[in-house]
Amino acid sequence: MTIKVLIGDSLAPGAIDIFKARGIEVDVKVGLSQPELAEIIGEYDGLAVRSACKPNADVIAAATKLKVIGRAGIGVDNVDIPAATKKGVVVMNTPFGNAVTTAEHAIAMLFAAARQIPAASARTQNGEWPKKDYVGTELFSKTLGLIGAGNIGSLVAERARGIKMKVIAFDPFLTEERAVELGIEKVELDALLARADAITLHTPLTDQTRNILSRENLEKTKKGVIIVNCARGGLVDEEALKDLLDNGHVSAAALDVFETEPAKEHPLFGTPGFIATPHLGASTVEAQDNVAFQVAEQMADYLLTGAVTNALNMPSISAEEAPRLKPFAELAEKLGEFAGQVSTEGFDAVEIDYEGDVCELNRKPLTSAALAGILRASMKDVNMVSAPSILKDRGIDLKETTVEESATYESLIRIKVRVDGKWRTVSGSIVNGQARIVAVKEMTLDAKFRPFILFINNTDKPGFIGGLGSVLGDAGINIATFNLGREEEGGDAIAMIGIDQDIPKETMDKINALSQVRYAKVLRF
Ligand SMILES: NC(=O)c1ccc[n+]([C@@H]2O[C@H](COP(=O)([O-])OP(=O)(O)OC[C@H]3O[C@@H](n4cnc5c(N)ncnc54)[C@H](O)[C@@H]3O)[C@@H](O)[C@H]2O)c1
Ligand SMILES: O=C(O)CC[C@@H](O)C(=O)O
Repeated sequence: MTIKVLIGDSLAPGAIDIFKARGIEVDVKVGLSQPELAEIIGEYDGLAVRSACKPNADVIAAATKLKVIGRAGIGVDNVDIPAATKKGVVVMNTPFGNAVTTAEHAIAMLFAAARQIPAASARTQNGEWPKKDYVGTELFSKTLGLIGAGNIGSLVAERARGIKMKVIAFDPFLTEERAVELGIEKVELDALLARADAITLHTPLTDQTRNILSRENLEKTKKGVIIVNCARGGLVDEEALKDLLDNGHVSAAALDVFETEPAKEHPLFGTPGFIATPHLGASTVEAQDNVAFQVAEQMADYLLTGAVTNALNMPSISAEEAPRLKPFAELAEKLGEFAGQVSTEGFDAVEIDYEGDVCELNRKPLTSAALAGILRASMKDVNMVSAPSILKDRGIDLKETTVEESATYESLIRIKVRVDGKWRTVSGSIVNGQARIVAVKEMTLDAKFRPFILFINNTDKPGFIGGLGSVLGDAGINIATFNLGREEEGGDAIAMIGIDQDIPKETMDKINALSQVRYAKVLRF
């Protein structure tokens, strides 16, 4: 049977050779609109993209044969992953192939901004020789503030230290040990805003990072600050940036990414001190070769052998291990997502306990799945392959234990995450073929995973269920499942309420105001 792949963006040509060498037919169609893509996607088993081709829910719904979408790059904002997951389509990325190139672009933008190279070049070539207009800023001994010190942020830190800048970083998931290893100082966001002479951004776009450089935060920066964003549009308030460039508070800004792309017109264009590139962060020959070759190999492996590498929506499991491992990998990942969502302040240690029959299985993919789940709350694009090395790079301790017998369940997985010296613990099992949460802290219960779970830690006092029911009822939120656990009468207690929709902020405020509630959060699975 013929296997066919569509390359929907400009990928390095070597990718075509890799597919063909492995007996896979390839079509290249760049620049298709979503309806055009939806019309032809039914012919293909695989779709390779960069960032311009956007397989949305309509495209994926029309993709009757599609088994894999491969992203030659890091960010997968252009792919509707929930729709792909629902349809059983694996989404893969190449987490490291363009990191060096993007870090180099950020450094280039920093120099370009500090010395206004693009404007000086344009005017010089215009015959003006405007020597007096371009007195720049030396970067030597200045303070660079990184927002996000993961893969690319760390590479920028190394390079900035090479030019003798002092580097400080705000990243809730950066450990002190990793900061020492990188020779940088971990700080809170307000301290970074107050101290940095230049700020570069290196986070994904998530609910926590959207508008992280808001007007209010930009106004807290040092006068004369330089802002560089080569990560994602939406991290910086572009209108506020324009105002602060106009009034001279921000001396220069360089954006590679924009809230709306392609950005063909923009209020910032033409503003003195402003530099723009058209999402060029990953655009070098080396990076494009790396990501194109890697994505082609990964997609071909999956289509021909079923091996899964760098998947964002599926555990990496070999074809032979799949049937037994898969339900436990899914359980571990979901428990990790639970633990990650209740630990978004940052953590410095993870412990995973395996009890019972699960001990006999290959636990590596299970641990990787759990770590991907834990990290996903703060790193949208983490997957089973990158999660363990990310954890290691950050110096977060990982411990696994096994106990051959489980007291109550055939198999049990317990995940513990240490936040500020205290452990947050969740345990799960497979009951009647289904992943279940069976304990939180030491309190037992039996709750299914659902797309939305309202998780509450409360004191076991009368009136809680009535009060909560009224708040949810008044807000028209339907309760699908209700599970309770407690330490002892009148003591620490938990409630897991499966709900049919997300809860708006005003309703969450009312829930948090109930006298018995200590902590309440909607968890998404
Ligand atoms: N311009 C380009 O062409 C280009 C190329 C490659 C990557 N990127 C983008 O660069 C970004 C960084 O990529 P990466 O590979 O370094 O990702 P990464 O996942 O390795 O690092 C992201 C870092 O952000 C941190 N973070 C998460 N939430 C945070 C928060 N609220 N505040 C501060 N830090 C937070 C994480 O802990 C992590 O350390 C991504 O958005 C990626 O899509 C852009
Ligand atoms: O493909 C590109 O050019 C951009 C890639 C970049 O945004 C990424 O997230 O990897």
